[in-house]
Amino acid sequence: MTSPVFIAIDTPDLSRAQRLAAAVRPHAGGIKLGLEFFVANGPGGVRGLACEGLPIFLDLKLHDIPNTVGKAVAALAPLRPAVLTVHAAGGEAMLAAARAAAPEDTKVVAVTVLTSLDDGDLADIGVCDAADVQVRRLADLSRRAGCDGIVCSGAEVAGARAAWPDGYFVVPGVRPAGSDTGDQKRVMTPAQALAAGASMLVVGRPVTAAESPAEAARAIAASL
Ligand SMILES: O=C(O)c1cc(=O)[nH]c(=O)n1[C@@H]1O[C@H](COP(=O)(O)O)[C@@H](O)[C@H]1O
Repeated sequence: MTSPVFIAIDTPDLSRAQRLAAAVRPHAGGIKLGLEFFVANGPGGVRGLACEGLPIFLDLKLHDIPNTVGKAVAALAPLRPAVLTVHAAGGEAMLAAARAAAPEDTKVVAVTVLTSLDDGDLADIGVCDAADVQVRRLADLSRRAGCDGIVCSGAEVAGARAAWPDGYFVVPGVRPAGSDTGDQKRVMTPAQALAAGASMLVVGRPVTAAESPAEAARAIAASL
């Protein structure tokens, strides 16, 4: 079975990214490249990692007016990422524009409530519902817009999947028991998140900051 674990290769350094990808390759289903990597290395950097042979999740969390997001997705299409992120808060028309511009075999998934936010942080930005209610609201919106799935924490995935059984659920904020949570506030262990219904687990620092990233990735795969 293909591993559901994607390793977030969050570094601006292309050589380090290539070394990390090669180290985790036997134990991962794919790699995730996000803003830190993309701002430093651009599409050429993504192509440089594609040669590792792992599926690529391009996590750029696009969030702008529909025309701009649609054109940005069209510009990214030649990279043919397996998965691409947009922000659900951009609204239904923006989400639909992203889906329409993406290659058919690229999953477009919408970030609902960042795993670094708790209910107090949501209140600060004017969202007075709890995270699970907001995730459900944005999951419904993303589904209506034609997205393939959402990004949410492990705490919301069971509820979201119950309402969207064939959705694709990406779960970051994943921490092996006892590891440092850092800036993540809604966390679960890999096994818990998978049991709750995640399609993909995203793990970054617990692997990339480990003394042996290969061993850390192997241990996570073995825990599932
Ligand atoms: O879209 C994401 O991947 C994402 C959404 C979210 O709500 N929370 C979140 O942490 N992420 C990403 O998942 C990765 C988590 O990294 P670690 O906290 O180091 O495991 C980072 O690359 C984040 O950008």
